Amino acid sequence: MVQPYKHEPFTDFTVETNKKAFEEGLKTVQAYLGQDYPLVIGGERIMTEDKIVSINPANKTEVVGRVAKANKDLAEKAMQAADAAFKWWSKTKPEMRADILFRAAAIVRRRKHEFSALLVKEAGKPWKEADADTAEAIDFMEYYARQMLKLKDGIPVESRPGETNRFFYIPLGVGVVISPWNFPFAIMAGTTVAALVTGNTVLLKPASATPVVAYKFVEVLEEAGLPAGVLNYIPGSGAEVGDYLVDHPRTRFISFTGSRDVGIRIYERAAKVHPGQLWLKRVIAEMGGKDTIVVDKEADLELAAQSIVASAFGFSGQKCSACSRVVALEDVYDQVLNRVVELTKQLKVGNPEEQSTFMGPVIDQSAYNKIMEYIEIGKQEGKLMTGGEGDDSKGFFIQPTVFADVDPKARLMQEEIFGPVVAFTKAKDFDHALEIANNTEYGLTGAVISKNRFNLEKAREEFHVGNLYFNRGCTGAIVGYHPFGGFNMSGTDSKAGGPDYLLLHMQAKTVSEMF
Ligand SMILES: NC(=O)c1ccc[n+]([C@@H]2O[C@H](COP(=O)([O-])OP(=O)(O)OC[C@H]3O[C@@H](n4cnc5c(N)ncnc54)[C@H](O)[C@@H]3O)[C@@H](O)[C@H]2O)c1
Ligand SMILES: N[C@@H](CCC=O)C(=O)O
Repeated sequence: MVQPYKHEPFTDFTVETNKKAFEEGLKTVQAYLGQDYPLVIGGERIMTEDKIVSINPANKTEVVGRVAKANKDLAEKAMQAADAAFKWWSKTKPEMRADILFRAAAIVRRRKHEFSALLVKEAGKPWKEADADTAEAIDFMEYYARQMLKLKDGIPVESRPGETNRFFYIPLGVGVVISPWNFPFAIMAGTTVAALVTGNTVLLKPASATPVVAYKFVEVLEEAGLPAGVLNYIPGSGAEVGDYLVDHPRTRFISFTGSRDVGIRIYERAAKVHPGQLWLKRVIAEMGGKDTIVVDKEADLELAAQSIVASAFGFSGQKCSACSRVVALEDVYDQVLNRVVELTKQLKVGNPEEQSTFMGPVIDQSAYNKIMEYIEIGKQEGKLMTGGEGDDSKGFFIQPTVFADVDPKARLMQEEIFGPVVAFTKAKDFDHALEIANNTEYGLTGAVISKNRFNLEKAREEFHVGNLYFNRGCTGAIVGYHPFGGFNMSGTDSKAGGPDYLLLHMQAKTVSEMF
């Protein structure tokens, strides 16, 4: 009997043994930095001349790993392997597939701090953020395995006398999983195992900034018993390998997490039917956000300020859920703003390998340049209250930055920056605050800090986001507790870590028999 699902607890680093264990994890990872990693196609390890070089964003000279790079020919080889494997993998018992996920979760749990330490090195995550990423990866495996056990026999439907009707789910086919660098373990693993446990085979194209953690996860799944060909690891250029596989007539579905622009491109391309294609491709797209915290006039203002700072600057604001806009009622605006500035000035920015660091670097030079450009725009559009400075001499460090008095229609208030920048605007009343909160093209997360029950209920109805939080920040959804995904240009309205997520990877079949 499987134990009921519970989310993986976060590590308490004030406990000395936990701190030591994490430091050991960092040593383990340090010892394997700079290695070469192959593609994995049909179980075969393939090394290519051309490599993706994964570097530590906190220390540009440190190479985390050199990873083989797939091209169109290798993507085709991987497609053929996945297509062949689908014929028998799709017929395997759901219980067996679930057991592989349970086993993989146990392996990762045993190597938890090593995986988190790898996230520190490869993504620049501070300890706490890395620990949460690894915990979420474990959660996805534990949760989706259980969900599959619930769905494996389908759902009862009515039958009439002399007739038996059955309704059950079958897999789709070959899925292309395209993952982002910002949750390089959790989202990469979650989207991969959701596709696998439902009986599909997978071509995994991880983000080019974080391919090593994905390779390590492929090894875990192999150790857990996943047979060759079921999961194929093919890092490569989004434009080359991504487009080729999105267009491929044997691709049955695409599970994409990333930016709005790439998501739209994939959605459009996937809609075109190519010669030999037997189906309309399904696209699961989790895209960007421009997320708002609304502060009511009747509110715990200290809670508001703490929630804003944690949601805006956790992992340097590089979360689709990050708070990048604050809409405060004019009665409390100055008080909240001043407290946020005060708290922001206390944050420690620096090397994420040090436990005391709150905020590490941003992911790479192009992210650094883009965020610094937005900071310049912010200086035109609002009043710089704190931060605004960057230093890319050793790694890609940007100070947490707060702008005040920004117009709700300004670029800073409308465009996803994906960095440690938050902008404040003033609302005259709660209705006005909700109107501003809803005025972007996204609809991912949002939060309301209020003690007014009527206003909370109004927000429940009218604040149009996929994940709405009351009296807390707008980041940190937990698998199985806060199913995650947004509306409008934030994606295809799917909910990762939710009870209906696996259904997106299957098709329902009805069989009716007369006696
Ligand atoms: N909604 C969510 O759940 C969620 C979660 C995490 C990140 N995100 C979003 O992801 C973005 C940050 O991640 P990113 O910078 O890795 O995004 P990105 O769109 O640049 O890249 C995501 C993935 O798409 C690949 N890709 C690029 N071009 C492609 C193409 N033409 N065809 C196929 N694949 C292609 C990339 O190589 C990468 O693996 C932000 O916008 C963030 O909001 C959303
Ligand atoms: N699920 C994460 C965000 C994922 C996107 O970056 C959160 O809830 O903060």
